[in-house]
Amino acid sequence: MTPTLYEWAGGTEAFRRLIDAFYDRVERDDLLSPLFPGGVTEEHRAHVTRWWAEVFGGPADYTASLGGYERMLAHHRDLNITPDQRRRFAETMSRAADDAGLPDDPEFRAAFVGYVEWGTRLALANSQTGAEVVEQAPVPQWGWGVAPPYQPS
Ligand code: HEM
Repeated sequence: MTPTLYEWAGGTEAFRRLIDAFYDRVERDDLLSPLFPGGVTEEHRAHVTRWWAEVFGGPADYTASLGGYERMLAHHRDLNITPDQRRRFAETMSRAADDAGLPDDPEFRAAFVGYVEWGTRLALANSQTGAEVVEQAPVPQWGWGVAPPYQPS
């Protein structure tokens, strides 16, 4: 059976390393730090870790205990994210994956940046004041897409 991206990455601990590495960079970043005045809290890091773990096939904790898609959406509304901030966010995620020692095989990283590209573009659109948004939806489930790990039959 093909493992989930969550299992391949190394489970919740690996996602926590990723999110810590990401927000450590965000706190030093000229374009992104203004979105988190006073720094990125432990609570925010813990919540976002649970979001990512769920999306990549881990426990559905963000849905079960944190308010699911609707809560995530509410946090992005009216942030008015700019295209430069979105691009920096996406680049910073890739760097954080290296910092955190996530698997760097082509299959995993293709799926990873696919989600980052998709999610950041949605976040930018949903963050614009007056945007028409999808109000309710499940937390997305991301998979390997067209390039799962090769398993000779
Ligand atoms: C793959 C893309 C993204 C994902 C998965 C994501 C995930 C999340 C989640 C789950 C939360 C809520 C945390 C909680 O429950 O407490 C959140 C909040 C937030 N996100 Fe994102 N986000 C993405 C893209 C972005 C982008 C592109 C930006 C800005 C450049 C951004 C800025 C923020 C900010 C500032 C908050 C906190 C807002 C507040 O405290 O009210 N996010 N994000």
